[in-house]
Amino acid sequence: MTLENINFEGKKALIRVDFNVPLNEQQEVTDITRIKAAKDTIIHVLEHGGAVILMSHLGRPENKEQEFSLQHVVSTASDILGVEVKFCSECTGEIAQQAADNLQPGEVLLLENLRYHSEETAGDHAFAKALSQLGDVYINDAFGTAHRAHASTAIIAEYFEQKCFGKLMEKEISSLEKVMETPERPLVAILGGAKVSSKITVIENILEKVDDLIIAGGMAYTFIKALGGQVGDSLVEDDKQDLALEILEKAKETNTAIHLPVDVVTANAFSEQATIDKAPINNIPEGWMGLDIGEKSRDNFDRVLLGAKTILWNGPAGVFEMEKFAEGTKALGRSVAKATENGAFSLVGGGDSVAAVKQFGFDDQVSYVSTGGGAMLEMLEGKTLPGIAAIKGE
Ligand SMILES: Nc1ncnc2c1ncn2[C@@H]1O[C@H](COP(=O)(O)OP(=O)(O)O)[C@@H](O)[C@H]1O
Ligand SMILES: O=C(OP(=O)(O)O)[C@H](O)COP(=O)(O)O
Repeated sequence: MTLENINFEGKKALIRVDFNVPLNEQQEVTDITRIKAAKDTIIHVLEHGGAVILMSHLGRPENKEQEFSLQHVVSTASDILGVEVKFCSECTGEIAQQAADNLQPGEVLLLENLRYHSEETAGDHAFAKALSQLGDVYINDAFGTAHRAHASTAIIAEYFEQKCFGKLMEKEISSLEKVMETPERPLVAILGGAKVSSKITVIENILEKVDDLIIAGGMAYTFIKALGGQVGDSLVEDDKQDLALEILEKAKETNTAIHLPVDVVTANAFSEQATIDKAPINNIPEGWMGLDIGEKSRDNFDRVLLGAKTILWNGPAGVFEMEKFAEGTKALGRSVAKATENGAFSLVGGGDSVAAVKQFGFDDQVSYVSTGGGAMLEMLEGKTLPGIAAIKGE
C-alpha cells in the first residue's frame, strides 16, 4: 500500500490531496503547509516516469462560488513543486478527460474544486467512477480529509486495482498512532475554531480519552448559550445546544474537566475595523460578538496546559486572522510551547491552527504539527478513518 510498490512508468497517478488552504481577501494563499506536505508524493511519481492528476476540495462551496476555485492555488503550487501546474476548470466529464488524456509523463494537472459537485460530499458512486477514469493509479495523500467518507477520499478506491497511501498519509498515520495509543497523562485537548457542528460530535467521543478539555474559539458559545448565558451575536449552532448539555453531563461521568472561557474580546462587527470591548462570556450584549478569549481565560487555560503531559490542539482561540482578535491564540501558543519545553508532548493540527502557529512562530516549539485537525481528533476517538479504510480495503 505504499508508493514504492507501484511502477509509475508511463502511468497517470490520480492523487487526492488536501489543498484546502487558507486564502486572504485577495484570494492569495496565506499558508502553504498543506501544499508543501504533498510535494514528496508528487515528485516521487514524476521522478518514476509518471504524470500526476491532483484533485482536492477548497472550503465548503454551496453554489460554485468563484472564491472557492482551486485556480487560486495554481501559481503557489507551481512554485512549491518547481513544476508548472496545469489547471482544468472541470473535474469530470469531457473537458477533464481530455486534459487527463493529453497529460505527458513529468506533467502535473490540477482539477477544479471537487465540492463544486454535491456528489463529492454525498459519496456518490457514479461521480467516484467518473473521477477514477482519469487515472491508472489512485493515491490518497489527503490526511486532512481522511475523516470524510466522500467520493474522492473513500468511494473512488473501489474502482482501482492499484491504489496506495501517499508519503504524507503514511507519516501522519504512523506518527499519530504512536501518540494516540498510549498518551502520557494528563492528556489535555484544546478544541476551538469555527466548525462547530462537525466537531462538537467529536467531543462526545473523546471525553473518555482526555483528562481535560479546553473549549475555545467559536466552539464555546453554543455551550455558554445552552447553559443560559447571553452570547449576543456570537457564533452559535442552536440545534447543537442539547448536545452541548449532554456533553457537559457526560463529562461528569467520565471525570473529564471541561474548561470554558470566562471572558471574551467582543466586537460590534466581524471586521478588523470593528469597535472592540471586553465582556464576561455569558453577558455579551445584543449586536456584539465574541471574537477572542479574554485575559482571565488565557490565564486559566495556561494553568491547565502547564499541568499537561500530552496536548492535542485543534482550532484557534479567536479570529486570529485579524490582529485585534489574535492575542488569545498567541497566548495559547505560548502556553503550549511552555508546556512542551517543560516536557509535554504537543500536537497541533488543522489548516487554520497550523497557519496560526506558523504565523506566530510557535511551529518549531511544539512536538508535532499535523495537516489534519478533524482527522487528528477522529483518530483520537479510536476510529479507522474512511480514507484509510478504503485503501486498506476494509
Ligand atoms: N469566536 C470566533 N468566532 C468566529 N470564528 C472564529 C472564532 N474563533 C475562531 N474562529 C475562526 O475559526 C477558524 C478556524 O476554524 P477551524 O476550521 O475549525 O480550524 P482548523 O482549520 O484549524 O481545523 C478561523 O478562521 C478563525 O477565524
Ligand atoms: O480543513 C480541513 O479540516 P480541519 O479544519 O479539521 O483541518 C479539511 O480540509 C477538511 O475540510 P472539511 O471539514 O470542510 O471537510
